[in-house]
Amino acid sequence: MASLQGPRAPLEFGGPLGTAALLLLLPATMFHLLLVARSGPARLLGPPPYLPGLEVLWSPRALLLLLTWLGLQAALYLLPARKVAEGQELKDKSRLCYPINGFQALVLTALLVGLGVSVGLPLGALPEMLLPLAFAATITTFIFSFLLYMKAQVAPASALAPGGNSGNLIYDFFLGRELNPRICSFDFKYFCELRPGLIGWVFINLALLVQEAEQRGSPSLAMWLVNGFQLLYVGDALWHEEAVLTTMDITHDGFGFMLAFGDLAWVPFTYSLQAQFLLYHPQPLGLPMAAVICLINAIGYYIFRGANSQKNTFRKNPSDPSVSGLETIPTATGRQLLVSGWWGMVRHPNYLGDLIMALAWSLPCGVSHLLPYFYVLYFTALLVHREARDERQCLQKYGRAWHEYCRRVPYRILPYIY
Ligand SMILES: NC(=O)C1=CN([C@@H]2O[C@H](COP(=O)(O)OP(=O)(O)OC[C@H]3O[C@@H](n4cnc5c(N)ncnc54)[C@H](OP(=O)(O)O)[C@@H]3O)[C@@H](O)[C@H]2O)C=CC1
Ligand SMILES: CC(C)=CCC[C@@H](C)[C@H]1CC=C2C3=C(CC[C@@]21C)[C@@]1(C)CC[C@H](O)C(C)(C)[C@@H]1CC3
Repeated sequence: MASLQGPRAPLEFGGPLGTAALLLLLPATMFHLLLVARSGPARLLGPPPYLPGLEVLWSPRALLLLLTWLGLQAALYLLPARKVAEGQELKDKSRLCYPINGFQALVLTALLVGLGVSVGLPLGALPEMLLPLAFAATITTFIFSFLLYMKAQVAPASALAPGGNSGNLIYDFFLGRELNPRICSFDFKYFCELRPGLIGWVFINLALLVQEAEQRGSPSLAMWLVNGFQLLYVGDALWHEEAVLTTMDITHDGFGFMLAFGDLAWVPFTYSLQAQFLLYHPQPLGLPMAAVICLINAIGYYIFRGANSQKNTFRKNPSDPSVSGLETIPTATGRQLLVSGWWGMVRHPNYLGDLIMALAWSLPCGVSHLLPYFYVLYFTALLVHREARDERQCLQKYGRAWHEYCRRVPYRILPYIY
């Protein structure tokens, strides 16, 4: 099939071969982590304790639970929103509208789960269902991505993403062809990015905490910290939901297997790894160490939120008093680049804050195992790669002004180091 994207569009993620490998590697890694977390030695780099058969992985009950969860989140998405936000301008100069009711969905889900628990819903039984749930989520995302691929076949050219339309089936299936696949006003990518997986992650964490309390009388301090930090992260993402509309996932990437699997399977089942590890490998944690870890998380959050809010405010209204005094570089597009404040420190201060928080989420698990540090290692690789992708896109967008920005702010993520 002929290439549908420009002849100069570079292939990402190692092209068709790399994406074919990732199609297998990502689910395999997720199952490896789920199996190893509950095994005695919990060795990240060792073989899994056993290879589960279909009788362990397949459960109609798990599939039903997953579909109920997706249905519930979709229903909450469709409820009246406190605000409807406009997305970035599209190729055809139009803008899409998005409901801002993610935080409301989190609160309503908490109320519904609370109600369920009060009438006997066994939340503590969820950890035992993680393997079949992850399997159901994997199958669902393969089918979903296939449907998204088929839907793109009939989408107009203006609706296609800049990448993901190479003409190679595997590559395009992985990256995603359509930028904003929708049925009526229901936006699949926006819905998946922030709702079922992210909210599912905090409820899996909560179920692990409840199960720990059932097994040992009360949740450990380490489990409280991991739950608290990650709830703050998810609550923050939903509170600042509108900011996701300017991320590269929404503005640049198509919606295919990478994001569908990432949002619906990878996030809930691997981002809850620290809580999974703690349930099966309790770790002692004293108050002074807990206080140090809280401080690290607070510093990370301060940088992450400060940097993200500064850029979002500046992009929305450059004359807002909180950003109007900052130094900027003009670009040929009419947009400006911040060159002081957080964005004058490194070119991705928000990644730095996110990475510091990632470390704080793993530290409550002690230093006896590498496994709970998987998130820090994976996230560093993801952000370094993401930074390089963003850098390429910014160079294309801003040309000489971007070179000037790089000259004035030479470090990417970590001052004086990288
Ligand atoms: N937990 C997780 O798994 C993940 C979390 N994240 C987090 O998501 C958040 C969003 O990340 P991401 O979408 O990658 O990227 P950013 O929010 O960093 O956005 C990058 C864009 O910001 C704009 N920009 C860059 N430099 C400047 C500047 N100096 N002044 C003004 N605008 C600038 C450019 O777009 P433009 O000029 O067009 O506005 C650029 O394309 C981050 O906090 C990241 O840590 C990301 C991935 C995974
Ligand atoms: C390995 C793999 C399957 C890759 C897919 C990557 C996705 C898991 C991530 C890509 C960008 C993401 C973002 C968030 C979660 C992870 C994914 C989907 C995010 C929603 C987390 C919360 C943050 O506050 C955020 C809203 C800024 C963030 C946006 C990007």
